[in-house]
Amino acid sequence: MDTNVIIGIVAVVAIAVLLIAWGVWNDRTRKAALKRAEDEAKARADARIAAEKEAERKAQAAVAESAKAAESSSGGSDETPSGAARHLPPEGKEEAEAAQVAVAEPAPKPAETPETAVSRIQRLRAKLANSSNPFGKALFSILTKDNLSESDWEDVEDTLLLADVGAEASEQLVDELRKDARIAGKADAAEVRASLKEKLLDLVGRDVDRRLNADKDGANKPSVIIMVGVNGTGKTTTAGKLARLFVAEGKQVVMGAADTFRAAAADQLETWGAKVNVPVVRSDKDGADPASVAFEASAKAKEANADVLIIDTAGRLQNKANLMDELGKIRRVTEKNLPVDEVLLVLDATTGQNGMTQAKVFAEAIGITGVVLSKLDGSAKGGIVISVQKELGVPVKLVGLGEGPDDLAPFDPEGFVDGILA
Ligand SMILES: Nc1nc2c(ncn2[C@@H]2O[C@H](COP(=O)(O)OP(=O)(O)OP(=O)(O)O)[C@@H](O)[C@H]2O)c(=O)[nH]1
Repeated sequence: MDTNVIIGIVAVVAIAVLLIAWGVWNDRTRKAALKRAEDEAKARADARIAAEKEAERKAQAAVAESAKAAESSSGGSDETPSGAARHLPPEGKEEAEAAQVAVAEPAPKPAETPETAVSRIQRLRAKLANSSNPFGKALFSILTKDNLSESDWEDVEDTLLLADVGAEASEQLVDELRKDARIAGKADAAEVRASLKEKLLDLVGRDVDRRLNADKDGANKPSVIIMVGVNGTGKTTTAGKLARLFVAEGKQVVMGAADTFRAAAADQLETWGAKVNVPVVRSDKDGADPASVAFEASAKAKEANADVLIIDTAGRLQNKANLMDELGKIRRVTEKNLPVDEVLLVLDATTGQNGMTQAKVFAEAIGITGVVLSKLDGSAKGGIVISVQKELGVPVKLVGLGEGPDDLAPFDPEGFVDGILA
């Protein structure tokens, strides 16, 4: 074979071997690089998971610590949920608070200016007069008849009972009306009306102090109001409307969404707050401890030197013992920061006497200082104003007269009686 051919074949074989060797080396290097990248990514993921676990462990420890501290600070019966979190090392505290409670700061400028007290009262007086509270008119039409018979007097009593005036008050009113010469003597309609108005005003209570404690001279600053009541009565709505009333008076308000049972309640309160530039302290976790929110809200209101703190609570409690536990804890924990000035029971006027039994349970569970009668606009049972005061021994301080943001008014006995007799 020609030498040149042999050299050519050797050269081709050598090149082929070199190419194969380069390919193998290249492949190994690429695989090694891939493996390295994979290892690095895995190490990063492991580190992240470990960090997350550590953060979670710290948050749980902080929550557990807070519960323990609350127990011990109250001698075994009292609680300071997030208060304990305040004493933790900084990172534990932050994690516990982030997990539990947040403050929804509204936009810096109020989006709405609430209606002034004067125009609100005028408008709501007219609304009350036009509302479905026909028992005054029904009474009036019976009492202006000539020669009232026994059955007429029975109709008077039935009318009062139907309007939820309550048995005791109805009997008392009928007795007084029967003795009234202006009625018994068949005087004119104006006299009957005047007499009826007087007696109804006596029953409603004309000289009762119905001011909110936050509005009294020398009120605490911040003044704390806790809203309680059965679910659906209008607590959250009333808390929002009440915040507007205070804002309209130039007061600085903070709200606490301690209704952690219904997640939407905190959103609802935040919406009310955002409209009038009121911050809302809430929990990001469904079913979080309501007392924890109440504690943070009271701490926030104190720190901000607010005029009023309004705390909304849940009403969905299985039994009296649970109710007492939950509301009692909210109160005790709040009182670690601020005294509680007012507990307002929100009662749905449309439920009438049916709502009274539950109202009594709430009154026993936390002790109430006033009643808000909501939904009076949709109720034919205005007499509940009389029976609720008699049975619970506290005044009706506010009435809800619609779903509108400014449809809450201080209860005005004259306006109410004029409304039912109009
Ligand atoms: N007509 C009328 N409706 C009202 C009044 N007050 C509240 N409502 C309505 O009643 C419904 C229930 O009100 P909420 O404020 O959610 O009741 P709640 O007691 O907070 O309910 P829970 O959070 O479930 O305990 C809402 O549709 C309100 O708009 C009122 O004075 N008049």
